[in-house]
Amino acid sequence: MIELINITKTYEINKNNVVTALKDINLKVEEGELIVLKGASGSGKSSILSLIAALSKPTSGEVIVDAKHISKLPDNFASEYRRDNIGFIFQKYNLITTLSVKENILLPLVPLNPDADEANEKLQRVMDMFKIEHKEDAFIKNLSGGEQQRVAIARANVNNPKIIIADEPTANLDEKLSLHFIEILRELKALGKTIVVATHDPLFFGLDFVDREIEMHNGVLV
Ligand SMILES: Nc1ncnc2c1ncn2[C@@H]1O[C@H](COP(=O)(O)OP(=O)(O)OP(=O)(O)O)[C@@H](O)[C@H]1O
Repeated sequence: MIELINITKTYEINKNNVVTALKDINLKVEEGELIVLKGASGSGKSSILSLIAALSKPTSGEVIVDAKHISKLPDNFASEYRRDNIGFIFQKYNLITTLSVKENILLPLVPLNPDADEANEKLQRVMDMFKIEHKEDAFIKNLSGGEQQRVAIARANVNNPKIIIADEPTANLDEKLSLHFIEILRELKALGKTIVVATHDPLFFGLDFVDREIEMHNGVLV
């Protein structure tokens, strides 16, 4: 379902300084597969996630998702593709602390302009799934770390995306919350989501429900 073919990604800082973040990467992720991308800081993990999410384009090579050439999409189609297909989980959750739980979860739906009943149905589904409905009107700043985590995961799933992308999801979490996140990941996998996690957290290594661990080093898969 996700295919990266001969991907090279360079960042030109200036004419004399070009960073090669990814070198001739080939990677196939099947539908329903859970992949852990591991490797030191700067090895290229986030660059791969950005390409899958159509947040950036490769310098050369192809990104194909469900037979669509993502790397060739014009920007407006790229954001549509993201909205319809991708759920993001970020390391600091990126929740808006002055909004309520409900408002944060609904944010990805705003550009779709759904009718109120449809939005409410989607909201209830994920609040129930990730057990946060008892806090729907609470402000983020008044939630515990675990509750904030559940809001972030509910928000990533409100569009019912097929693909979940998580970039260092446990980087700021204590061990208890990290283990809780891993249990949620197990649930998402059981729901049939295709999941790519970039992490250097050893808690993710050797998990029975992870299909593949792929190591990156200096922009190549090793
Ligand atoms: N926008 C950018 N401009 C210039 N260089 C960049 C940019 N984004 C990434 N890089 C460089 O590309 C390389 C790969 O970075 P990337 O963020 O993909 O690595 P990473 O493995 O995700 O690192 P981390 O674990 O620290 O997030 C690094 O050398 C980084 O400095």
